[in-house]
Amino acid sequence: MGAYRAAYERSIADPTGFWRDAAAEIDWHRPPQRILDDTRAPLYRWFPDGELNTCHNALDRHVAAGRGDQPALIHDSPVTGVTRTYTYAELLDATARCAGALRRLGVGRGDRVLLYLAMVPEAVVAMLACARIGAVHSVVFGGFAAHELAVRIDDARPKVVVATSCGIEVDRIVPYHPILDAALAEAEHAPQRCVIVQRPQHPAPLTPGRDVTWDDALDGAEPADCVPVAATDPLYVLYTSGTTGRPKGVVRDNGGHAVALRWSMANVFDIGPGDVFWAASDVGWVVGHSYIVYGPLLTGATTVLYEGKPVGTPDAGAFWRVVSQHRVAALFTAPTAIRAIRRQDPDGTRIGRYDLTSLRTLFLAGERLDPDTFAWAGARLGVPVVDNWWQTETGWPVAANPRGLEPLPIKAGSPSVPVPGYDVRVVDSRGEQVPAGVDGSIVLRLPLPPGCLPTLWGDDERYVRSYLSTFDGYYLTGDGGRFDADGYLYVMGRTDDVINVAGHRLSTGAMEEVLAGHPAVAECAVIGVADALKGQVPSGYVVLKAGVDVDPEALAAELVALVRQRIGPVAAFRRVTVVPALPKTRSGKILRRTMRGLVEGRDEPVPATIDDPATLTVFRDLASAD
Ligand SMILES: CCC(=O)SCCNC(=O)CCNC(=O)[C@H](O)C(C)(C)COP(=O)(O)OP(=O)(O)OC[C@H]1O[C@@H](n2cnc3c(N)ncnc32)[C@H](O)[C@@H]1OP(=O)(O)O
Repeated sequence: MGAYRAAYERSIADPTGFWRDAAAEIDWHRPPQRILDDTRAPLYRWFPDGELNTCHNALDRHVAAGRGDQPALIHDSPVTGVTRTYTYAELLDATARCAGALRRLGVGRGDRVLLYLAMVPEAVVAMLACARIGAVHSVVFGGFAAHELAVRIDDARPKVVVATSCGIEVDRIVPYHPILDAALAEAEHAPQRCVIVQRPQHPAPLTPGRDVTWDDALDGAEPADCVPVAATDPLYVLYTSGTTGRPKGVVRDNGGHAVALRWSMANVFDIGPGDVFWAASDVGWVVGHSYIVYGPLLTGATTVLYEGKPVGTPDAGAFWRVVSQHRVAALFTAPTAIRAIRRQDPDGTRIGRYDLTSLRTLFLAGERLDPDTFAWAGARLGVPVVDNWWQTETGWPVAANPRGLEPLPIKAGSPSVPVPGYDVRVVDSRGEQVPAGVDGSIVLRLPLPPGCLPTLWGDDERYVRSYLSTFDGYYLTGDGGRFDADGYLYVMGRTDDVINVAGHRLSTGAMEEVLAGHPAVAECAVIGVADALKGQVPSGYVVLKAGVDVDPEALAAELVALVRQRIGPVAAFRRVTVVPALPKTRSGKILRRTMRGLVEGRDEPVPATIDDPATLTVFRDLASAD
């Protein structure tokens, strides 16, 4: 039996033994005696009596082991022209001072700290500082607008907010401070203080009594030591889009998270101490949490924090320049990034300009990896291209090619096999497992392995309702797909109203809420349609209220601007069409899948339950007009 098969089978047959062994890689203040608490099933908790500190495992233990002079964090920022390396000792020093500063501002164990930051070292420092004192961080992606920030502030109820004065996009500065002001004006909850990282490109005017600069907050702060916390205590809350406009606060605990990420770095990503790992994502996404910050640092590796884009900073060779300059062993990014590079450099000529001999593997995730992009990257880079599939909720790969454990044959279109710990099944609508080759819902048998969400922030009931109630004993991923005869998983996309735009998970429901709020709109639907660059883009369809006389183009422009203002540029919402009616079933359900098929040019069958087949005509016409 191969190493993968042996590990996988053990992880399913003897999960407590498997994860007890994995937990030995982590420093515990109090080693767990119990491995799994199933007394409140379906709410499970890993390592219930263990105590540890995640920041200790990410920093202090490596310094104590003699790695203090090794680079821990490389901030590479082509948008500012700055590259700076922090050793483990330097990152520890900065983090301990930040932790002391937060404590001086009144932050203690269990308090939330909301982080609204660009890709700057202070983001990593603030996350680790929260972990150090047992506070719970909640990072909000900078591409979200004030309303989305306000919703998260009201749910997380942070004691302190840490924000950068601005973000820097390719062609513009995005002032974050006014977005924070607007969010706090909208939110019901008021944090006690806001710590502002002033960037020279656009310093913010501070609000007296509320704001303090990062430098002033840290000035003279007593460095704080690590506080032991329960393994089950929350490390962070990260909001992700659901099917409604209200985001879900995914909770990550300390113990299971540290154990799972450390295991995944070695066994999935084949990364060990001293290796350079680069996840070209954003700290606002789960990839950033797991594989910019925690995974590499828990491993004693060097992580790259890149403040730039795949193209435009300055060109389509940017990724290869970073790999070459920092001797990156593994690059993790989203297929969209590779498509963007390929569009500008179809022959990959810029790849040849750099020494990429350090690069062992390209990992891709965040959206479906189309076989074309897979083939292009593999041929141009000459390294294995490893798709992996997971979610904000799981925190680490559910299906992957376990490069560290045993590299398996790679099949285009598949993220390979279930990762040890995950009992992945494909079921039909009654919850019956379907044979290989048949599509169904992808579900995970409970308990989920360590590192996955134990619940939603402050809402066990919503956690159970959203994920655990469709099929008894299983977690519903919301993705559909199938296994092949070799046990390789093929993930075909969401089965609900969540869409994936350039690797960003977005709720069509949230966009519909914005459109429906316009006085001219009677009803609306937003669907995700295929896009050659971003994978999917949202497309809105609105029906006007009776008697409303507006120019459809002017209305469309207004609605596009509204979504950008309310949700943010990340929504990439650019298309709205006024239609006479939406196709619906007789019971009033909007036929989104049929709409999507028609708009994408497929010859969709007319659903038997449709109320008025004539409503489909306009969608067929839209496809032929494209
Ligand atoms: C496996 C588990 C997971 O799925 S975790 C999620 C994994 N997903 C990812 O890591 C995301 C991957 N995608 C990306 O990194 C980006 O889309 C890449 C490929 C780099 C392209 O970036 P970009 O050219 O900015 O396009 P985009 O579609 O992301 O952006 C749309 C608009 O939003 C803006 N934006 C983006 N980031 C910010 C930010 N931090 N602050 C402010 N604005 C931001 C962009 O400028 C863009 O604006 P505009 O519409 O062009 O004016």
